[in-house]
Amino acid sequence: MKEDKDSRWFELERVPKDYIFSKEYRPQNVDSPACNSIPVIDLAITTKPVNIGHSQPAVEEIFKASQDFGFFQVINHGIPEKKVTDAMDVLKEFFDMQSKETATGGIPRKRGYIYTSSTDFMKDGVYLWRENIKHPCHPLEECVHLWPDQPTRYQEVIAAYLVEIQKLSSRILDMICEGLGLKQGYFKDTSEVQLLSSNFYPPCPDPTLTLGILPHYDPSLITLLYQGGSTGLQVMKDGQWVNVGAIPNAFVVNIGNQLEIISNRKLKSVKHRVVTSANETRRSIATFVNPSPDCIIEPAKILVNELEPSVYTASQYKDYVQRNKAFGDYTTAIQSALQSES
Ligand SMILES: O=C(O)CCC(=O)C(=O)O
Ligand SMILES: [Fe+2]
Repeated sequence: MKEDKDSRWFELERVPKDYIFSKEYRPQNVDSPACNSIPVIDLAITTKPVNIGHSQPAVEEIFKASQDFGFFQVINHGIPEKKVTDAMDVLKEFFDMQSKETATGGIPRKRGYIYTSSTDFMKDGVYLWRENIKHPCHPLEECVHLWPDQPTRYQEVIAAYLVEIQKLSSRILDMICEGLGLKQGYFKDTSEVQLLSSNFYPPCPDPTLTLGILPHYDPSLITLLYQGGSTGLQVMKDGQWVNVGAIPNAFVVNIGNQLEIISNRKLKSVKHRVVTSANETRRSIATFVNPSPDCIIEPAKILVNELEPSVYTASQYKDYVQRNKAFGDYTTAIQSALQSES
């Protein structure tokens, strides 16, 4: 272990025992190759005209990927690379500025964000190998000034990134809508609120002992994730953990629990986790596209019939989040931050 008192929590030669998971949680296949079958969908082709009555090929690809995997990646998505690299840079600066002393463990009253260091997360007494920042993003103009003001470009750069994410998520949701046979705009109310969650996973001396994020399902409608060409994200497929490929400038999209409910389980919300790496730093920006807290989530009427009865009961989104402790120990803090912004 380094003696330097300024060194950060992860600058260690060995994994401290507080970060070592029991055998049942430890990842088995951290070095296995990426799974080539997680679909990569080219959104550029959707600009070509298609015959009336025929879906764009991407609509069918997205629908099938959402049924089979609950996960896919999109390329040629139209988001300018500079907006994304600026966001990644500003978040890198933000995490570089944090130190042990600034770990908060809660949302301070006057701040519209929550920063958590590795020791703020615990599962059965074990810490995760990551730092995280979360904040509400809706309505953008009302919450932007509550985000970190250091680095000074943070608010401007992240707001510009989120404007692009909102456009991309509505485009993808329009395609999912068409795939499900729902009327256009069906997801307008259920996709109103965005929650940004950015992660920093430093290199770990022994990735076979630790986890970046525990296996979980997203409580969102959909999630758009930028992973900056790094590895570490794993998805459960047919009982096995498979690695999501690192494709520079792609976005990973996954179906969240709310879309699984609305689609009456035609589309799947799939379990995923993040493993650590011995030499690579992973940084990611997840944007959860969520219903507003009062929105009622239930299977779409036209997807329910005698042969396919409703598999879920209706529930307000805020009740769902509380009941399922959707953000773990921070559920209440995040709920109240989202409530006060909406
Ligand atoms: O960092 C990642 O890639 C995973 C993030 C994630 O799964 C989440 O925030 O829900
Ligand atoms: Fe997730």
